[in-house]
Amino acid sequence: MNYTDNGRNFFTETPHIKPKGAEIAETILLPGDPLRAQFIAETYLEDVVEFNRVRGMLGYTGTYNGNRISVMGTGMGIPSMSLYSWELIHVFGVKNLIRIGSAGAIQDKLNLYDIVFAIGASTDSNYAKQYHLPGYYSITASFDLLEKAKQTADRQGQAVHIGNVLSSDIFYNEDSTALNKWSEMGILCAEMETAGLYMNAARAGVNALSILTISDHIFREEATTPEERQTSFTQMMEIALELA
Ligand SMILES: O=P(O)(O)O[C@H]1O[C@H](CO)[C@@H](O)[C@H]1O
Ligand SMILES: O=c1cc[nH]c(=O)[nH]1
Repeated sequence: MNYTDNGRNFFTETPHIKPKGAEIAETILLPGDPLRAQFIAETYLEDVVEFNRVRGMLGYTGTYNGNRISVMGTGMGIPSMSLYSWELIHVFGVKNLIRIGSAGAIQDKLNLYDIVFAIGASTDSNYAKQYHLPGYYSITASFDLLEKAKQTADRQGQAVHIGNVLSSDIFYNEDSTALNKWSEMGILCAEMETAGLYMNAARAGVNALSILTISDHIFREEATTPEERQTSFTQMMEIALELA
């Protein structure tokens, strides 16, 4: 590909991001749902510009507490997250990538709306195969972002769980025992993107963290609505916005 690495030229376009000169900040929040990105831009940011609407994957840049920050949808699953995060890092020079997602709890101690910081991401994905590593790679968050997020949550009086999550390629799994097995290994919750984001960030030497809100409890069959997932996970958003 013919991109200038980390050029921060916002007139460059990729197959999926076309900023047309609009800035993309070095810190970006990444919800799966582009309408959650729009909600954050409209609710929290000042001086907002839209930098992407290719495929409806809405992206915005604005100011929060005086700091420049962007927010953009990633779509669902590691293929979608990994192509957007790769372009943001390698083409547009983004340095801090913070996923703000929903996740299904697989531990009894978790309840709807609880917040999870993913210190690590286990996965059933083959994404790591491209690196031809002579062993197993441990997929982890950036400690700097994790520490800053924990300090922010403490300051806001917001309790959080910090632990290992599952980034799965499968939402509707034929194997009904799979999540029980991950639960027995102490995995807190299941979602579909964090492992891809963390590997892309590690390979490029930039920072990534996933902050998740429990949208449903997989074993207790409790769930929030699609509208709640779009607009009501504000505690998670308010922690993430402080990381700019
Ligand atoms: O709410 P988002 O960020 O999309 O995250 C979760 O929701 C989607 C599945 O409903 C998957 O993308 C999963 O990771
Ligand atoms: O991937 C996901 C996300 C939310 N809830 C789930 O059960 N799975």
